[in-house]
Formats: sequence, structure tokens, C-alpha cells
Amino acid sequence: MNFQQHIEHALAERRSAGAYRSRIVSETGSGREILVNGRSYLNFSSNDYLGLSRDKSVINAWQQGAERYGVGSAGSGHVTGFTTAHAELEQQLAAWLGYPRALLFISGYAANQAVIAALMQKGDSIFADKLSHASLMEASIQSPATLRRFQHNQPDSLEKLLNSGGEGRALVVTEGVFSMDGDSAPLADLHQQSQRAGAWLMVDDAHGIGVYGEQGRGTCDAQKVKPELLVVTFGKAFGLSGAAVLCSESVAEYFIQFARHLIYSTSMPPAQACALTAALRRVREGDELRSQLNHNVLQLRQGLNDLGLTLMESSSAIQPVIIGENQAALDLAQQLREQGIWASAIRPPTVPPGTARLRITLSAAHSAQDINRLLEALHATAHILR
Ligand SMILES: Cc1ncc(COP(=O)(O)O)c(C=O)c1O
Repeated sequence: MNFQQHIEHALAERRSAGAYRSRIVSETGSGREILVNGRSYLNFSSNDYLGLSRDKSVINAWQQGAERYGVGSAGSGHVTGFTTAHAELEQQLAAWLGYPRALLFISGYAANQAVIAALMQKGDSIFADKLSHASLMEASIQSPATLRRFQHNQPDSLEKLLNSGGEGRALVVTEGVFSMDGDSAPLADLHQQSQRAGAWLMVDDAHGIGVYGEQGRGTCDAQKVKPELLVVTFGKAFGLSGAAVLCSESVAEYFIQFARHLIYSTSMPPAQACALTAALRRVREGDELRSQLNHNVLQLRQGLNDLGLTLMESSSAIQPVIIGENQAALDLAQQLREQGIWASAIRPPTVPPGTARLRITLSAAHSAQDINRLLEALHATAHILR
């Protein structure tokens, strides 16, 4: 098959499996409401868990940052792209999360790739939860280290693998809150197993940071665990984008020498770092937002339960409704749209085959009436749900 034949074949396969992906064009941002083709929908597909993407203080900080620094960083942080705005944010993140150092990355995807690529060598082993995010899995597959996957959230399964592990260094990889199921990892047990085997633990807390723990410090804080490597991302509760890796002094210096995503890539705009510093303040002082989010989660779960739907074990902002077949999940999302509700159908390969789902995400920006509207719309689609 030449390139063109390969491409046509791959597209046809995706279409026939009901797994073809296309993008929608949002005419506003992706906050509580979304405007598509001139129609407004209540948005239950955004990761803006605290509603900070539209926070005035964050927007002002970005604007003032742009006035001071310009709109781009104009280079890698290793050349002239690392400013006082970046340095201040790194210091504040490290102090907030209780680590000696924080290093900024342009995205969570880049941070995960960089950490695994820089640390893991031939002869080493990566032990990853089976449901780890694509960015972690892809980095692990591409790594010269051996990848072994343990059963989702099962420390016993990890222990068995660790006991039969190889000679080299070992890295255990998991998430604070899993992006498609919304459940949390048993971090204390996983850390204990890792320490026993002399392995390091890397936790990607993309969906837990800002939501769980004291002052929103995330899943690790909530579970009183301090992994050797903590990745936090800013595209969810922080309402922006970007990421940081929290680590020791020497590990940070090592990444500055060897993490190619830092060295050979333009750093985030300084104005974004200013906005992130403002968002960090809002997250730290965001108990009211967290309590509103929690209230919304409880209301939705109660309502889903009343509708007779099976709930996932999730207290997070991610509340999936498992449908099964791809087409049924797509039909459900379409029917909700007809009632002014936007909730995305997530299909394999993002989730395991046969578990296509409606991935409902909640935000502190949603009101009780918003949740009721979603529940009424779901009630009206009951024939698909059962
Ligand atoms: C668990 C997890 N890690 C990492 C990422 C990637 O982060 P980013 O969007 O900042 O690239 C995502 C999704 O966006 C995620 O869900």
C-alpha cells in the first residue's frame, strides 16, 4: 500500500467502526455554555472544573502580562525565553506543592513525554497503570525501557510485576484522577510498593490538581502521598494550558540538561505565566468553587442514580455514563444536543472496546438548574440508555 492507499484505508476503517473523529468549531470559548453554528448549548464537556477560564483576575493578568512582556516568549527557555514571570510561577508552584523545584512545560503531553524520555534508558522498566493517559503510554512505548502494565488501580498487580522486574531502574506511572473514568488511584499503596522495590513513583494529576486536597493541592495532598515526580497540568482546573513537573533540586537540574521538550521548544508566553500565577491564587483561595463543584457532582450522581443508571466510582468532576456500543453513544450525544446539551461521546481507542460512553464533566460554573436540565434531557433519552 502506498501512502494514499494507507490513508484511505485507515479513514474507511474508522468510519465503518463508528469511530471517526471530527472537530466542532466553537464560536465562544468552552465554558459553561458553548455556541456552535449559532446555537447555544449547556456545556458538559469542558475541563474548566472551577470556571477559571473566564475569571476576570486571570484575564487581567494575561492582558497586563502581554503589555509588559509582549505576546510570545520568542525562544526556548534555554535561550532568552525564560522570564521573571516564568521564574515567579515556578517558585510559587514549588512552594505551594511542597517540592524544592517546579519546571514549566508547554503542555501536559510534553511534560509526560519529556520526563519519561529523559529518565528512562535501555535496561530500565516502566510499570504503568493499564488506563494511563495516551501521553504516558506513548512515551513509555517509545522509550528504550521495557513497558509493563499493571491492572487498573491494583497495587497487588503492581507488586507482582515489580517482583518479577529486571535489573535496571524502575518507574511506576499512574494518574491522580483517571481522565476517562474519573476514579482515583490508591496512591499510598502504590507508593509503598514502589518504595519497597526501590522504584520511583510518577503521578500525573492533570484532573486532580485544583479540585482535591487542601487549597486544591490535588490528589497526592488529599491522600498524603509525595511521589518523587508529580506532573500537574493547567488545562483543567486552572482554566488555561501548560504543565509543571514537581521534583527535587537535582532532578530539576537533570531535566534542564536532558529534557529535549524544554531545550528545543519555545517556552510558554510570559503573559500566560502571569495568568497562571493569577489562576494559582484563585485555586488556592478557591474553597467555595471546590464546594460548589462538589455539590454539583453530588446532585448529578443522585439524579443519575434516580434514573436507574450505573454510576462509576468517581467523586471527581468526571462522571461517565457507560453506553457500550459506539453508535449508541453517538446517538445519545446527538439527542442531547437536540435538547441544547453538549456532552461528548468518547469511543475506542480512547477507551476500551465496548465501553463507549458519555463523558460528562462538571464545573463550579454550573448551577443546580443546569444539572437539572441535563438530567431532564437524559430522562428523555432513556430508550438509548437502557
Ligand atoms: C491525565 C492527562 N494527562 C495529560 C494530559 C495532557 O495534558 P495537556 O492537555 O496539557 O497536553 C491530559 C489531557 O489533556 C490528561 O487527561
